[in-house]
Amino acid sequence: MYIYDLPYLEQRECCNILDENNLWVELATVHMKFDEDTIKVIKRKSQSGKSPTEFLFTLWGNQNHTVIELFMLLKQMEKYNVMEILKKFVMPKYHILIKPVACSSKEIENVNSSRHTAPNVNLEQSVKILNVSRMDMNREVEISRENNESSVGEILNPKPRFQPVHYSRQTFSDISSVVESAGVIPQIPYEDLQRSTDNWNRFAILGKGGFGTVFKGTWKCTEVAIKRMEQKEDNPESHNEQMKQSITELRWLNACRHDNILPVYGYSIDGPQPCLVYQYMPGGCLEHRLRVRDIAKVLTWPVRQSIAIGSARGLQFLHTNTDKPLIHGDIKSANILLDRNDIPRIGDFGLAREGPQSNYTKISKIHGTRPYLPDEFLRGKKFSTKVDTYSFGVVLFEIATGLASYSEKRTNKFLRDHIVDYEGDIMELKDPRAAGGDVFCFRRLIDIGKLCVNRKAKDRPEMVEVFKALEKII
Ligand SMILES: Nc1ncnc2c1ncn2[C@@H]1O[C@H](COP(=O)(O)OP(=O)(O)OP(=O)(O)O)[C@@H](O)[C@H]1O
Repeated sequence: MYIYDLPYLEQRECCNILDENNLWVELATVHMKFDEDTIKVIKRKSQSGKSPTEFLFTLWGNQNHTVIELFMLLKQMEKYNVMEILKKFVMPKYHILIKPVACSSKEIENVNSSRHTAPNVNLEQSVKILNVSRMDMNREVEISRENNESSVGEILNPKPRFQPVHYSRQTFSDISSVVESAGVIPQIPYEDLQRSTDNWNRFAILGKGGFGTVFKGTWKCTEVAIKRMEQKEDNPESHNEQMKQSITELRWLNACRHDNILPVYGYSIDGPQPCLVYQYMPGGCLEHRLRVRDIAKVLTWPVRQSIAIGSARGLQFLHTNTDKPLIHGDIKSANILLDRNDIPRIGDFGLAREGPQSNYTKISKIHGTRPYLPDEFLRGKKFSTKVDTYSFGVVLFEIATGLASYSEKRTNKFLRDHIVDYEGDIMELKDPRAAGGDVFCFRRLIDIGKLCVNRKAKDRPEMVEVFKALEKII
């Protein structure tokens, strides 16, 4: 559960405690590592009577941090009363951390000594969780040829998040392929982007992905979203992969212009970090929109339907626009962005590649996001338009139910299995918060989704058929 998903009442209670005696300052500086300038801004904001902790939570939450991470930080601060409030949002195995007084040193010893045998909580585990981002939980599968089978399990395990390190200018200046791939897309001076984001101001952060941070900026009197790539660790392989994907993204975004595809405005390679500049999407990503807390912002059924149709339109365009279909390879709700009218735009083309007209092509490396990937791709490395169809089916399930594509809390952790194997009345899974629709829309989204996630690729429809079926709902 993300920080921004915390229910209002519980968040309020935590804020009240942490506001007192400025406890939030220790949390922000020592544990969340915010700098002095940020603390000053928070203090200034709170002068108008607002809770500084609430503001801190918003900032930190925007970086996709989770409740369990906060829980661990509070443990370090020994703020057990706040942990009590958050207890119901973290897995029971972590509850033991709240009771240091009742828990004797012997008990703690026992917990730690049982780490090899019991899947219970231990402090080492807890620390690891602190370093895990949502993206690592839920994305970036990379399985090498050698360890294909065993890695399928591995990819569910979170990878640590690393501190960003700056690139050297040299690394990028000699990547002529960037310029080549960009085609007519203009190169933008890094300094312009720095200015447009008020020197990469924390408050301009829109979100974080596997490869970097996305900032909101104003460039040439136009609102833009700037993805600033941050190198993970001193890891040349990850760096190369990052560059490869950026070049791929530029190449395809340059080639594909469509109402349902995210427009790219430019790129920058003359600064310490390369950047991609996109049209700003005020509606944010579909994944977040499906989980908003503010009931006024919950997507209605007609809007959900039009998002499903628009995304299918964009995807079938990619598959049919040229002789060889362009397969996106990473379709998921996080990669569908919404404009101010909630029109969906498919983004993140870093894993896109051309595929065969029919049948499949064998690839050497698997990338993508596990809950959205079919078996023939994960195990057999078979890449085809039907991989996108499968991923899109999972997105339809998310739209219909508002549930996450992957959740530890469900018996069937993957949403695909949760829906397909559901034994009760499927209507129980209808997102109860969505208004303005009838049962028919929910059922059709589920039925079409089920066709898309068929185990056998050949039994899945092409995206153009999916689009037509969705249009018929209206
Ligand atoms: N054009 C945009 N307009 C508005 N917000 C955006 C835009 N592009 C990205 N964002 C925000 O930034 C967040 C991070 O985007 P990014 O593409 O880096 O990561 P992701 O797709 O969520 O994850 P990953 O790239 O690791 O798969 C998104 O979730 C979204 O909230």
